[in-house]
Amino acid sequence: MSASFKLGIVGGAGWLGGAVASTALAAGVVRAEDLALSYRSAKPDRFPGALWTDDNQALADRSDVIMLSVRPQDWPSLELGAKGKLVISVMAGIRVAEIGEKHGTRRVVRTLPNAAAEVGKSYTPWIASGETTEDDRAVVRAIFDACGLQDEVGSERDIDYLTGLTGSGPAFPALLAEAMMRDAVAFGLSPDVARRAVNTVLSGTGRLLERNDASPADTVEAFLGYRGTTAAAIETMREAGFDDAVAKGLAAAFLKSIAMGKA
Ligand SMILES: NC(=O)C1=CN([C@@H]2O[C@H](COP(=O)(O)OP(=O)(O)OC[C@H]3O[C@@H](n4cnc5c(N)ncnc54)[C@H](O)[C@@H]3O)[C@@H](O)[C@H]2O)C=CC1
Ligand SMILES: O=C(O)[C@@H]1CCC=N1
Repeated sequence: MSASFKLGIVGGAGWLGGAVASTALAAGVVRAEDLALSYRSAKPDRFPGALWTDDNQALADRSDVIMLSVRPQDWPSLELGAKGKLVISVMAGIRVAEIGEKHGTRRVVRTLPNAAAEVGKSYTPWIASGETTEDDRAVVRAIFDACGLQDEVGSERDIDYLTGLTGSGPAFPALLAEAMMRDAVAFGLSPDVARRAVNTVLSGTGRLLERNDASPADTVEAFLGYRGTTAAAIETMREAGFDDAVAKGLAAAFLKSIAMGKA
């Protein structure tokens, strides 16, 4: 990878673009003076030293690497020529070939980070077009290693699947936490105590899994082995269709990612 490159983030005022910018700056992957971000309406007051612009073509012209971080439905109306440049998309659904064709480049990388990029804990699968160079791949690895873990995967079908599994992933433990919290409040706990309790369970579990690199099945099995409260809860949740609900949800996300690419 070249020691420094100029990065332009289209939609940098948004959630994911801002998270990637913040993490890449903190890790020293990009310098503030080499970073440009675009916004659509109000100019954000973030990232001192970086350039904010509402002119996407000006952003592209000054950048070596252009990251597309607008919502998929806003992408068709995005006018931006990136002839011969590296374009990195974080958009759900949109295919490598379509991105290259629209922006006039054959160096395209389709990535799918998640919201935990904000705290350097994203999982980011990615796939590159045929004319993407080794230097380009090094840029992608540097940005998304700073954001967490990254893997180059074998097909866009894998990206479509992972869009649900890991791109949407942080929403699923949050969904579980919301259901747990609702139950706790219905039981009579104060919302403050319930929130602290449930959030601590989630962050503690994440730390444990990370430290032990544990297989989730082993963890569940270890709890089941007590034949106590956890087994009573898990077996009841499973009888109520827990595993089936998860599988159906992931299938819906996979189909939605494919459909978004065809829209
Ligand atoms: N938020 C998440 O957890 C994840 C999001 N993604 C993808 O990241 C992309 C961005 O998502 P978010 O950051 O969550 O959405 P967001 O709505 O927070 O950010 C998008 C930003 O793009 C701006 N924008 C739209 N059109 C523009 C234009 N022509 N020029 C300049 N700015 C423009 C919007 O004003 C907004 O600030 C989406 O394509 C989404 O599929 C992928 C994985 C996870
Ligand atoms: O829900 C979405 O469409 C985006 C992509 C993955 C996470 N958020």
